[in-house]
Amino acid sequence: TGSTQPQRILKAVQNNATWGDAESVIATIDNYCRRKEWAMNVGDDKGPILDSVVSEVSPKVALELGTYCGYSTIRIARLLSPGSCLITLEFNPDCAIIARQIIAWAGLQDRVQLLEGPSKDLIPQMKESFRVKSFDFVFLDHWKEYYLPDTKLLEECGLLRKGTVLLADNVICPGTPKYLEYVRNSPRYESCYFKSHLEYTKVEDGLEKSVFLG
Ligand SMILES: CCCNc1ncnc2c1ncn2[C@@H]1O[C@H](/C=C/CNC(=O)c2cc(-c3ccc(F)cc3)cc(O)c2O)[C@H](C)[C@H]1O
Ligand SMILES: [Mg+2]
Repeated sequence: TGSTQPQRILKAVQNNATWGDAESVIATIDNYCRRKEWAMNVGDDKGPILDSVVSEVSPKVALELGTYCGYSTIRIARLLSPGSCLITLEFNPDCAIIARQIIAWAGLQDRVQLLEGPSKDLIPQMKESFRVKSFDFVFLDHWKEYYLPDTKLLEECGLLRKGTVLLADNVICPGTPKYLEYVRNSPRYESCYFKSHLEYTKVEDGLEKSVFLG
């Protein structure tokens, strides 16, 4: 039986990136996915936009929905100040096991808590089990039809505060029309679109930044 894409990405990292060097892990994954096989990482075109929003927010407590191989997990975690943490949710155990190793290779395991399970089960546990008061930043990059229900769940669980920044990947391609309609028309959000390209391609895609107004 052959290998999986996450396994091949991990191997590329182990063969080419420097242990403990997050930048080299990011560069290795981008080179591999641009030259060898496309993968659904936020990538090196949208990545700098993610970086700039994270740096601007400098979150103490951040959430990522959909870890996959941990590429965006590393992009976010490498920018966090000591004492801050990123909680990332992944329900596929095969992805989780690979992502943990890639996050460790980047030397960022101390700032990242990868929780295995579906967002709809884990989000309601955030306050009691994971002692989260509210999130300063949320990166949405999981199955696209779950962006809206999970955003509403975060609201209902009181996990968003005045000023919480939501950043959503793929709002054009594959597209998240219901989520976009909600954050762009709801009086509780101030939204703006950052035009870019689908990772490793010339196809249009972009990130939607939405500030929760409380
Ligand atoms: C209970 C479910 C919800 N709760 C969940 N709770 C926890 N973890 C969850 C949940 N839902 C999903 N996950 C995990 O997140 C990951 C899934 C990520 C999904 N990402 C895409 O589908 C995409 C597609 C394209 C694309 C563009 C153009 C193309 F032609 C092809 C593909 C580009 C992109 O940048 C993309 O991010 C991971 C595989 C999956 O196990
Ligand atoms: Mg994506």
